[in-house]
Amino acid sequence: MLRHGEGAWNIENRFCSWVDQKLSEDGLREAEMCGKHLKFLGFEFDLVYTSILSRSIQTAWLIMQELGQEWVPVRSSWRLNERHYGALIGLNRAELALNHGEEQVKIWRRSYDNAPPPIESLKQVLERLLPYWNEEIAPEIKKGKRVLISAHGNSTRALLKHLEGTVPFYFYKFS
Ligand SMILES: O=C(O)[C@@H](COP(=O)(O)O)OP(=O)(O)O
Repeated sequence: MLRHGEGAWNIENRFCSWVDQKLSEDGLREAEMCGKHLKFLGFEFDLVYTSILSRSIQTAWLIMQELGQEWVPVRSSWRLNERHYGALIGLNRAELALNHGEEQVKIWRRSYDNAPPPIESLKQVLERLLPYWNEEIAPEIKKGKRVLISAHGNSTRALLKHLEGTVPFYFYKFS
């Protein structure tokens, strides 16, 4: 499971969320480097899952190209999309912190079930992601399929919370 490479709005420190941004030059390189690294480690996949956002799909393609496994089926679902940041989409995080304080912005970005309406909380991300995990991805893993999930900071964070069974201590601390 991985997060996509850097997108254009990541460089500008703006909330990207469901806006379809392509990978930046650095993002393309990051995805290629990730593919090279996985190849070096001997990874092989049977199935690839992505969100329906370009940055996650492009990342998966570049990785599979580096691995020389372009034939592997890619399945895309909106349920793996980034958290919907609602009214915050497009805003600059540093400017938001000047108006609302660093701590408040951090709480909005990293708490599990706390988000100003109408923004999706991490808990809600997990609720809309879980049906896809339970009905589509987990059964394939149980059948022995080797699965790559190329998604987003918060959709992978939500899934990690589900797999760990609790909100890990590093959730709030790290980006
Ligand atoms: O929507 C975005 O800008 C970031 C997450 O934002 P933060 O929760 O890190 O503020 O998503 P990603 O770049 O992983 O797709």
